[in-house]
Amino acid sequence: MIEYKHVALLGLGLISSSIAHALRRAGFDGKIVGTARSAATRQQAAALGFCTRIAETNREAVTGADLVIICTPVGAMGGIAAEIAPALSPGATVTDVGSVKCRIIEAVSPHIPDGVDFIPGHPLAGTEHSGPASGFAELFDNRWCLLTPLEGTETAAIERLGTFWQALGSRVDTMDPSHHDLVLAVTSHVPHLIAYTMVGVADDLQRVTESEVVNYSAAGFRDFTRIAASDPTMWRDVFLNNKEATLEILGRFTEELFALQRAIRTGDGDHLHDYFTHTRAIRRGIIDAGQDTAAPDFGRFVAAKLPPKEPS
Ligand SMILES: NC(=O)c1ccc[n+]([C@@H]2O[C@H](COP(=O)([O-])OP(=O)(O)OC[C@H]3O[C@@H](n4cnc5c(N)ncnc54)[C@H](O)[C@@H]3O)[C@@H](O)[C@H]2O)c1
Ligand SMILES: O=C(O)C(=O)C[C@]1(C(=O)O)C=C[C@@H](O)C=C1
Repeated sequence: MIEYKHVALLGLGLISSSIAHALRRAGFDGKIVGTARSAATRQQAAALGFCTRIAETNREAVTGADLVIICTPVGAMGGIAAEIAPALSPGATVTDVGSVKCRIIEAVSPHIPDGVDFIPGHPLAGTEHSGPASGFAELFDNRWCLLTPLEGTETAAIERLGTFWQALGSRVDTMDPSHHDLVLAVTSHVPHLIAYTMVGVADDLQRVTESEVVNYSAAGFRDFTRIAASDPTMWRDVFLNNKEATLEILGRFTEELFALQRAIRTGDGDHLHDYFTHTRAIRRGIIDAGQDTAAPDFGRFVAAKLPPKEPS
């Protein structure tokens, strides 16, 4: 059962509008107060009708709220925390949905007043679309929501937030923030960077050869173009704020790529065959373990393989 009565959604886009739709679907009868920076977005959200009320400012939206969810790009979150701090109600929970965790904790937690809990969160669910019209109630169904609570946070507050995400359809787990950032670098951030790069390469090639690279693209490349259509502000902020983990995984990726490049150049078919046999076994292992093909389960697989990172 959802224990909150007044939910503030800061930033009206894909994730916040999906939260609002999923709340309605769950039968939530409390207040949902949303806000966004631009008057145009606030008007668009008001017309879509998923909020009880649209506030003019972040501070106005959090006044009286017992749950505040920061749903903006990662780079804006510290400034928003500073802005809302004086208006937060004692006993309220502040959370976020950002795709990275350590930098958000550094930026937000210094502003959170005593008597308010800050419990960082990340629903592992999304699409390449953005804005208030892109949300839908089913987005979080059967997807993981990872909470990365700070030391000393009361268990009851963490459980309350976990129950909230379960009511939206999610499976909930907790994780150390720096481990989260490393796992997500493998399962989401570097794959996005690769997709962005591959689409850029194909575009370049098409311009050079005037061939029909994009028109005749096969399914794999089409998936890359879907991912590469994701919001540029969101992804700029992800890479700037998960720099260390992204560079570490990118380094490992490059080493493997060079080894495969060398095998192709030298005609080392055994290396290629062994490598592809190994990766196929990984995929089959995930399916045999009874986990479906959704990204969050792959995330669990990667999380189990990576050593926990020391908090920085
Ligand atoms: N899109 C995904 O696939 C996905 C999945 C999981 C988590 N996330 C995370 O969720 C967050 C939101 O992503 P989204 O996809 O909903 O983005 P979105 O672009 O659809 O929505 C973000 C909204 O925040 C608003 N905004 C920006 N700065 C603001 C500010 N200072 N004050 C108030 N509003 C502001 C924007 O105008 C926009 O309306 C990001 O931190 C992202 O990392 C995204
Ligand atoms: O499905 C997609 O389009 C996504 O990119 C969603 C996705 C992901 O990489 O899985 C993207 C970023 C998030 O922080 C969580 C989920």
